[in-house]
Amino acid sequence: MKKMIIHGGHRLAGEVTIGGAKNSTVALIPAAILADTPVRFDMVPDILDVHNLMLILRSMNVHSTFEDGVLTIDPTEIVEAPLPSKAIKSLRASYYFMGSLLGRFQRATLSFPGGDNIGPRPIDQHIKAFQALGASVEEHDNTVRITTGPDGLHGARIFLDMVSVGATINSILAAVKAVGTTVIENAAKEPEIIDIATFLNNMGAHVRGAGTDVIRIEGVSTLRAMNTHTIIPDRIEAGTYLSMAAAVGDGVTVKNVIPEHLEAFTAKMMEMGVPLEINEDSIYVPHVDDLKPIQIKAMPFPGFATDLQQPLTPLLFRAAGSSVVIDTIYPKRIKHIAELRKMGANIRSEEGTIVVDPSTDLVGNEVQAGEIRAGASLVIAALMADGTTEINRAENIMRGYDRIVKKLTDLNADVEIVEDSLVENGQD
Ligand SMILES: CC(=O)N[C@H]1[C@@H](OP(=O)(O)OP(=O)(O)OC[C@H]2O[C@@H](n3ccc(=O)[nH]c3=O)[C@H](O)[C@@H]2O)O[C@H](CO)[C@@H](O)[C@@H]1O
Ligand SMILES: C=C(OP(=O)(O)O)C(=O)O
Repeated sequence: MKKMIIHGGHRLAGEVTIGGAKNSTVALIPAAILADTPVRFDMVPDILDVHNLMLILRSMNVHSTFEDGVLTIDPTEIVEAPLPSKAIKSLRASYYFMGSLLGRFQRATLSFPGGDNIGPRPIDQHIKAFQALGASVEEHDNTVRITTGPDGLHGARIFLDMVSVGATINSILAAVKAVGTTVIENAAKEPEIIDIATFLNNMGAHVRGAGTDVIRIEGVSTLRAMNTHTIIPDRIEAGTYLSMAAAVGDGVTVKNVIPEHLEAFTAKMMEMGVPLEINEDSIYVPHVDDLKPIQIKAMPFPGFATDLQQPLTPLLFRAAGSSVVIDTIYPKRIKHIAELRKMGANIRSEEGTIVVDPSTDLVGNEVQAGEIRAGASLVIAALMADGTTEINRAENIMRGYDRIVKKLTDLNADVEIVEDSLVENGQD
């Protein structure tokens, strides 16, 4: 267990460079086992999810190396093997091995994925897609076993009942080598889906329409990587630093961003009165004083991202009035509320609506990161607060924030990570 210790009250300034997108990376790594050649990714974030995915790869005799943001994966000697259930449960995206193993071996057996505790997260649409492609699915003792007949998978029409990032990507992974044409309707449109399609297409796949709500896939028999795939910047990490910079900064430049991926978010910041300077691939956040309250409704892309509602919350504390947050994707994504209240924040949840009132006198306390983005909101609140905040279960934050201690320290924050056991032994 890790603990993040933040001494608040230091103003942030300078530059921060955003890493590759977690939600692309965690799909690209499972996608790599579809290749008939070694694969190379650049701009890979140094996050716990990547290290856990590398463990899963190793269990299948897939060798990988990760250095200076470059991840190489060699799936050419892959074997079918039981996957390590602890690593599978450490992250949500391990479910992508269902689609990629199906594509590679025409069958897959793995335990249910873990990931953030943000309310119910069923995978019925993933299963429905695999079945449409001709697979049989059995669930026993928390394990999913997916098999196909002698003819393997075939193209099909898949209509998703709800817009799901995971089900869209898993359908692509399973269909990319299936015989015939697959059409995914009501597909999710997140930028990470385009990134996965670009990676697969550069290896010879035929995935068309990624980024729209209808995706057409013509199955191919082989995929060969010819070049390095550079992962798109993480729009959620970028939004987190933008919020932090406005909340507690005196001029911060957030570099390596694709501003078009953040439009719903930056529009809301500007509505609050933050005069963002948006450039081609960077955004400058000046010192800001007067902020207005806003209303946010988290929705599928291109709407306001659910993963950014908690990171924006500490900035709402500085607004002159009540703000309202409604998360239509994960209405139970409220793990930050009780913890922020321990720091003196005026925030409450009322029947699916989060009400955030002005809270300018935050004080440090011992709190818990119940999940990644709840943790991100605690980090920002801790930077704003008087005194010291200890964030327990910081490994949830490190699941998805690339080299966060270094990035915060470079911005002038006073932050460290310690192993909880050292704290218990009084050695910190
Ligand atoms: C690894 C990854 O990319 N994680 C992201 C992904 O999660 P994930 O892919 O798990 O989220 P989905 O887009 O699938 O979920 C959207 C909604 O559909 C529901 N649903 C989904 C699938 C299904 O089979 N049945 C079902 O009911 C979910 O409970 C949720 O209410 O998209 C979420 C929504 O943008 C983000 O918060 C996560 O950061
Ligand atoms: C919910 C998230 O991640 P995951 O789907 O990987 O649990 C997130 O990144 O905010």
